[in-house]
Parts: sequence; structure tokens; C-alpha cells
Amino acid sequence: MRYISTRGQVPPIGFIDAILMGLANDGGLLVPEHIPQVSEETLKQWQQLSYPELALEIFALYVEQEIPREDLKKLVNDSYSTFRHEEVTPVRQLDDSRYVLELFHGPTFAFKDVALQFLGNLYAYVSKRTDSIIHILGATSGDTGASAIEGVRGKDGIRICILHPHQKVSKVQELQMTTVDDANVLNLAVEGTFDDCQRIIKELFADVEFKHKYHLRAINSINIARILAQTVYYFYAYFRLAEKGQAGQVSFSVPTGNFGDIFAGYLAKKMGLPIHKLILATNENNILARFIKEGVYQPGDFKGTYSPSMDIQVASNFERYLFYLYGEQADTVTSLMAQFKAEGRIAIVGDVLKQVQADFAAYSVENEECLNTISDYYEKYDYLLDPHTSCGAAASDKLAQSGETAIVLSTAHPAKFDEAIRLRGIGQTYPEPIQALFEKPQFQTVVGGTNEAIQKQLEAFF
Ligand SMILES: N[C@@H](CCOP(=O)(O)O)C(=O)O
Repeated sequence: MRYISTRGQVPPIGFIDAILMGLANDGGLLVPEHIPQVSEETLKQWQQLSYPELALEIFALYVEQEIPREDLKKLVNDSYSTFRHEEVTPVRQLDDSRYVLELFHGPTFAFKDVALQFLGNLYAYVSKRTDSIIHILGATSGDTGASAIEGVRGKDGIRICILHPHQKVSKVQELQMTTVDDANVLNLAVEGTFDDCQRIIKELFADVEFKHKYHLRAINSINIARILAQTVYYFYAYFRLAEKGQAGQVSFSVPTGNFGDIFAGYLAKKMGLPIHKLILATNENNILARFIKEGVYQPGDFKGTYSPSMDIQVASNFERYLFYLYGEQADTVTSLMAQFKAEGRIAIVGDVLKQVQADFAAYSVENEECLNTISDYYEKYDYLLDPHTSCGAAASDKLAQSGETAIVLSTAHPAKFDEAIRLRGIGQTYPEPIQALFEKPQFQTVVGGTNEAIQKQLEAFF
């Protein structure tokens, strides 16, 4: 398996090079040269597998011979042994047709752990095997940063710098990142929004000379390893429903800001997983929902919401979707992205828009509706949703037809977002690792949101 760029200017490269390259050197995103097809027969066999066994089979399709199977198996087992639930990503049934796929049983209580604990171990493995220097640079709206730090803290040969928007993440998210005192971790609290953080790191990665000089590696979902790892839980959840004989028409509702999680579902469907509908849920930062409904991709005004991890305007994985939407035509993607840079918008109509609407349904959830859904599910099912999952649940309630089986991806544990949940008078006890954070000192540097300010910090740290 080789990897190519959505903008077509990078010669095909192997899996390890793709991981190390992160953002493609031509400014595009890396995708597999072809999408492996999984037959019905294979799906039947995979249904019997445990989560790590399934992950191994799926990764093997994308890694092929580059990492010996025994090594890959160890990487997978090590990555999921830190999860608190034996199933890794269990599926909870709420009623006859509603399910929640709990993705928050990893070390930092968010779905990011599923891919990032693996990527952390993979980086350590690659660093040792290829003698590569791993200097990770990432941007976070709260969850990715904590999980990436946890995945590599204290690891030899690896350093990590994470940018988060100052005072725009939840208290627990901030503590998870900034109470880590390992010398290989640097937290920069950027004066600006997540979009500023993401734009800065993308521009630094696009400066190929700077990227090579400082050996910059990506942990955001611009890194294709993230997407591949996230496809696994779609398969896993589908199989749990198939066991119950309920896999006839399964839709997934996915809260998303950066389009990574739902793109993983799109890839799983393209591999052959019979997903009925992919429902995209946004908060009031609803550029993606507007695109799907109206065909216009154009950032709006930033809004601080109860689901801060999705307070994102420009979704970095959107370009991967455009690549497939336009029949893998790198030239078309290149000119659309150039148009977006120049004019700040992309507009599509006709059959292309129809295709988008066949691929996804979308719903954007207002702040009040997010809280109402938390209260409703708590009363009706005695189940506490975090505000991101609540957006997914609200979208599913709106868009899944009655009787249709819908799985909501639960992206985080409610304890990470107690500020919002308390507004509805619902009390919760923090899990012990989260409670313990409140006693620890914090380490972070507040910086201005300019490339120069960040570059200066990186030059001193790396
Ligand atoms: N919601 C994310 C934003 C970064 O997304 P990623 O898919 O690039 O990791 C976060 O919590 O940081």
C-alpha cells in the first residue's frame, strides 16, 4: 500500500513515510492509493474478533509488509491495554433502536485515545527502527492535545508541543494537558481560536524547509494514521449490532468539527461496511452542516459553545472528502483549495451537491438544544451525555427515521465538560484520574497567535 497526496504533487510513498510526512509536502493531505475492499465473507469472519484483533486486521491492510505482523500486533495490544473497558469501545443500548458507541474509555476520557495511543506507540517504534527524530507539533480544541501528550509523555527520542486556544477549552481539558510535568512536553496557550492554532501549524508544516529542519511530525488528523485507526470502531460497533440481528439499516451519528471522525466512517463505508447513513452533527459553528445542506463551504463567525472541542470553522479533513467527491482528481482539489484560499468559500451545485447529500445527512445543534438533549436523555434513559455526544444524539433524533437503528458516537466522558452539565442541575462524581488533576500545578506558556511567536517557541524547545 502506498500513499498519495490529494494535490497530486508527492510521489507515492509507503506507510511509515506517510506517517512521518503528516501534511503532504505539496500542502495536500495523504490518502491511500487505493481503498482496500472487504468482502461479506471477511466481514463475517471479523465479527468474531476482539477489538485489538480487529484493529490488527484493518491496520494490516494499510501497512502491508512494512511493519512485521508480530510488531504490529504488539503495537496494537500495547495501545489498547491502557483502556479501562475490556471491549475498548463498548456499545450501549438505550432503547429498541438507539445505541451509543462509547469511545471514552481510554486514558484521557475522549475518543481521540483510540487513535492517539496507537500513534504514540507507533512514533516510538518508528523512531527506534529508523533512527528518526520525532518532534510533534499539534493543535487542539481540547481533546486531541491531552490524548497526544498522554501517548508520548516521557518517551525517549520524542518531544511534543501542543497549541490550544487560551481559555477556550474546558477546565478538565486544560488541566489534562497542562499538569503534565515531563520535560518532553510543551503547552502553548495561544491567544486566539482553535482555527488560529490549526492555521499556524498547517502553515509551519507547509514550510518544508522549516518542517525538515525541526523534524516536525503531526498528530492531528491530517496524519492518515489517525483516520485509519478511527475506522476500526465503526466496524466494531456494526458487528455488535449484527450479533443482535439488528444490522439491517445501521446509521451512525457523528459529532464533528474537524471532519476527521466522520471521514473515518466514510472510509469504512467505502471499504465495504454496510452503513446506511452518516449523520453529521455540528454545534453552532456549523460550516460543515451548511455545506451539506446548501453546498456552500464558507466559515461563519466563531461561536463559543458548550461543546468547545467542536468550536471549529475550517475542517482540516474536508479536503480528503473533496478528493473522493471529485473522483480522485487531484487537479480539481488543488484548484478548489486555491479558490478557498483566495475567496474564502467553495460553492457546489447540481449532481455534485446531490452526491454530498447522498453521502451525508447533517444537522447543527443550537446551544439550548444541546443542553435540552442532555436533560432529556438523563431523564428518559438515566444516561449522561457529554455536550458533544449530545449534539450527536440531537442530530440522530432529528434525522434517523423511526425504527431505523442509529448509533451515536459518544466522543467524550461527561466529566470533561461539567461546566455545561451543571447548568442543568445534574451533578456527577469525577472519575479518580480527573479528580486528581485539580491538585496538580500547571505548566503552560501564553503566546500571541502569530506564526513568528510560535516559531520562536519551537526553535527554543526543539
Ligand atoms: N476537536 C479536536 C480538534 C483537532 O482535531 P484533529 O482531528 O485534528 O485531532 C480536538 O479536540 O483537539
